[in-house]
Amino acid sequence: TRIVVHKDGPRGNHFRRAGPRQRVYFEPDEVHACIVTCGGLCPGLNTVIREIVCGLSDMYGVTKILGIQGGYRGFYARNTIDLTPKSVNDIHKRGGTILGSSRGGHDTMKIVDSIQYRGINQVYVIGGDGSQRGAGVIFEEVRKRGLKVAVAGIPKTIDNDIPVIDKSFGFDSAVEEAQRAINAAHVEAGSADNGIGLVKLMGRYSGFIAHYATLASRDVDCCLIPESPFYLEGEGGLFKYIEKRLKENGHMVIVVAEGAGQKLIAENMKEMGQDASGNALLLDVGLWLSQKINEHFKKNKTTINLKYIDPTYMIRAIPSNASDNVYCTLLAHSVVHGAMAGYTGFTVGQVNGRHCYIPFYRITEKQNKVSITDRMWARLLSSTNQPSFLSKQDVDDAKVEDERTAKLLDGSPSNPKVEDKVASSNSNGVK
Ligand SMILES: Nc1ncnc2c1ncn2[C@@H]1O[C@H](COP(=O)(O)OP(=O)(O)O)[C@@H](O)[C@H]1O
Ligand SMILES: O=P(O)(O)OC[C@H]1O[C@](O)(COP(=O)(O)O)[C@@H](O)[C@@H]1O
Repeated sequence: TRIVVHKDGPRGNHFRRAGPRQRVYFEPDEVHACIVTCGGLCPGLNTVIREIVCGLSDMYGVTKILGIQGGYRGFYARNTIDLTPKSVNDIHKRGGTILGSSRGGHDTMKIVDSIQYRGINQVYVIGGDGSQRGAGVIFEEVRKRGLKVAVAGIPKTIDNDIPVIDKSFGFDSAVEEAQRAINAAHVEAGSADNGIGLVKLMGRYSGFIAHYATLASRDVDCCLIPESPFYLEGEGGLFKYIEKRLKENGHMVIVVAEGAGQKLIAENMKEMGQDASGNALLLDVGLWLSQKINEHFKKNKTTINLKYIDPTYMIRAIPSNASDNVYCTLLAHSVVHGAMAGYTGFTVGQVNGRHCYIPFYRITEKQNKVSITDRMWARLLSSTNQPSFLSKQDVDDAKVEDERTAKLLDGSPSNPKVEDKVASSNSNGVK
């Protein structure tokens, strides 16, 4: 593969096989870095900002570090702030991002104009797949203009939907915080006759948070995720399963990822459109499911007590936990070492336990999804005892998709030539 591995430290850096080939070397005193956070929030953003600033400053003596406010549009529409180890000292204890974030507003020309105008020569982008695509476009424009500017990414996704890397920072914190909502749902459901606790968790296209929060909790009777279609009526459907659990246990807990059942809901309601970045706006599966379950039991003249909990933004807004703080620190130091070693056009990430530099396009060509033919999902099914809701056709389709994904991630890159072209464009100190 074209993934590259490095050892910590500027001198110890070594790259195996073909890595990002463009080199942009800097002396520490000529570095003028900037940091931007884009897309949705995620626990750990402030820790990454803090550790990039401290890494640049403490390890390399860099003094000029700017914070770009309010996401990509901040490059051309907002003022910048100076970041120093002192000013970021305590920020990892807070959720969100001290820089602010936004969706949309990626105007490549204006952004690169601003980079040029401000004399910035290292750009650190903390963001999800959309942001990494945006960073890739900035990298291309910088290259076209022959600027001596390094562009590097740190992948952020609470949904854990970025492929190639082992997991994203903030994911563990989100799963941990989700336990509080699940516990509350369990207590409420257990204290009522025919109590049903329904918890909605984040996960637009990938249900990892719901999956791992369910496995961790053991109080969940049913977990619904976008990757596994489900149905309500008839044998093997959700209603029959709820009836069975209430009969056996008197109460139950359901966890639903926000992207689950979207096709099913869309059959009943009109679609919602897109956000400023072009991401599909979702129909609220939690409210819809609550209504459907209530209607079903009313029709059957059975009294139930359904409590719906939506902790999604509360989870996303927490600071990262201890293990995510360590992970954020490693990622931040890794990206700083990469840029200071002269690399550009890459994202950092842990792959099979090793810290790697990954070309932008490698992590944006596919989304990481829960594999419903994998052992982890089987473990969940056996821990909840829920029906799989899957037909043989669904399983076959999922297997084909898994194979396609494996081939895509292990095979040759679909955009292999960008860096080869880059490698031969030596101008303005770009080697
Ligand atoms: N294909 C793209 N090209 C350039 N910029 C993009 C692209 N996709 C998204 N972006 C920009 O990246 C930023 C974050 O994207 P978004 O999808 O909202 O969040 P995330 O990075 O978390 O996936 C936005 O400012 C958006 O305009
Ligand atoms: O309401 P917002 O800010 O648009 O964010 C909602 C979305 O953000 C997420 O938390 C993460 O999405 P991104 O990776 O695109 O930032 C999704 O789970 C969720 O659907």
